[in-house]
Amino acid sequence: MRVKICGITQPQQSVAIASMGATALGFICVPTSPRYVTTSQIRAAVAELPANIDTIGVFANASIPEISQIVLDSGLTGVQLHGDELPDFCYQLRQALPNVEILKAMRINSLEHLDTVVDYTKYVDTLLLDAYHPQQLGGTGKTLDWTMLEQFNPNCPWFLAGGLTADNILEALSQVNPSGIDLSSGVERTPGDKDLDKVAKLFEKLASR
Ligand SMILES: O=C(O)c1ccccc1N[C@@H]1O[C@H](COP(=O)(O)O)[C@@H](O)[C@H]1O
Repeated sequence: MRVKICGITQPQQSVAIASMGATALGFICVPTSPRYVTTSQIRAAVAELPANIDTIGVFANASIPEISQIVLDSGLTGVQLHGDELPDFCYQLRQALPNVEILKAMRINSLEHLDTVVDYTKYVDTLLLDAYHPQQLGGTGKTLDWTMLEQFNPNCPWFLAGGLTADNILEALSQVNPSGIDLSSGVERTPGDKDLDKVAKLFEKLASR
């Protein structure tokens, strides 16, 4: 299973978290986020990581030229769209960045909303399901109603996100069957400062399954 730790701001933490077993690291490219990092910060972190670690930039309602420039300048391997991007935007981004993984994050608040994810599966590599929050785009620590996802089986890989921690991950995975998991605020001390003890506890829990 893929394990993505998101909201990395410190290069030395990215190396440590990769060595603990993360398969992907996320860098927030949303300027209003307390976890925002610049292109040069991302490039410095990416340069220190082994080539097998996926490096994902998180964007919200950015333009295709903005996203493309940051990807090319930083060496990111993937783009996570965490705003209100429509399927056609994902299609256009795929044309601009054919060799980059495209993840579409959906902030789910109802079963009806969950049904709309099928509109994206043709245009993206991977879906990511996060909890809906009325004021914040992400990194909220809010969990999804996992019972809604018990039968969820889209025809592309998907990450479970939203409020996951070392303490609730086994309960979540007993109810749903994602291809990967994504954690941010649940493994940090303050926004952007990851707590390596919490990350280590997460991997202990995953190894105990
Ligand atoms: O983390 C942020 O600040 C952020 C800002 C804007 C869009 C997305 C953001 N984070 C993403 O939120 C989810 C879940 O986070 P959490 O585990 O509930 O704290 C995760 O995918 C982050 O990439």
